[in-house]
Amino acid sequence: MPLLELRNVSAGYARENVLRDVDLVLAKGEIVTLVGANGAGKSTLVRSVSGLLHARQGEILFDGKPITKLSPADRLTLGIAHVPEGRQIFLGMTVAENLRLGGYGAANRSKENEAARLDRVCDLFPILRERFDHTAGNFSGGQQQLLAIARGLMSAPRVLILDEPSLGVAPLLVAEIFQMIERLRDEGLTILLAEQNARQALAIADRGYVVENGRVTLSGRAKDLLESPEIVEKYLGAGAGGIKQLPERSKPMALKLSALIRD
Ligand SMILES: Nc1ncnc2c1ncn2[C@@H]1O[C@H](COP(=O)(O)OP(=O)(O)OP(=O)(O)O)[C@@H](O)[C@H]1O
Repeated sequence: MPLLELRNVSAGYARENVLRDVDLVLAKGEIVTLVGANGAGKSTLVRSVSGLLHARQGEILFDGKPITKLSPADRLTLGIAHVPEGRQIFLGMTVAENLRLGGYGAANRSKENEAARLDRVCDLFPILRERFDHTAGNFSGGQQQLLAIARGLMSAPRVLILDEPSLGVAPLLVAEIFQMIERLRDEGLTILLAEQNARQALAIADRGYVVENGRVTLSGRAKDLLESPEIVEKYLGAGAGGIKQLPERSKPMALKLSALIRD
């Protein structure tokens, strides 16, 4: 049984439907990426999963149970954490305050208390420990993105939704962020990744869905999508070889995230 399933979902804003008849499955422990152009509907899709936007048609199942009508808070309590596009961290607050706010809903699922979860995310992102009491507004775009991901992890999610984590982040740090996402998956976390940077997203994903004009037009194993002539032409540009451009892992991840992430 998939951990998350969308059946024939449509959603939109005001009178207009943006997302149309979308079917999608996300199995436990995989990275599924949504690729597509600016405005294709990727954010709309992930918002309908976390409940920031309610589906107007269709059904969304989490762990086999319908969540279509649940509030975002209830979905977060079930373990669906959304790291939104643009990060949306609280710039006037400290790192510590941002992280603590991310712990909403974790008490039901995590075996760890807040202090232990804080410790764990700071092990993952050492800069957050170094700047624990600094105001988040002084961070670079990339550092803010790390904080946003860490804040998402504080809720001990079962699914982590990442919307455009590369947006506004310097290229070197983008590579690190993608490596980190891959490592989180390797530690057992299930990830739904909406990303315009199709090459890097598909390089770390297990499967992908191509979203065009609010519809899923193609889906499959990320490896196959990377080699699909249509994807190469539309999303990867010339020279689609050398797919995996991420730096090699420099060291194994010392940290076990298993306590943060419930099976
Ligand atoms: N809050 C909103 N109100 C009205 N229309 C919106 C809103 N958010 C997005 N849209 C529209 O929905 C369509 C899909 O946008 P969406 O943000 O889902 O695309 P996307 O694939 O995530 O692209 P991007 O990477 O630019 O965010 C676009 O036409 C956009 O203008």
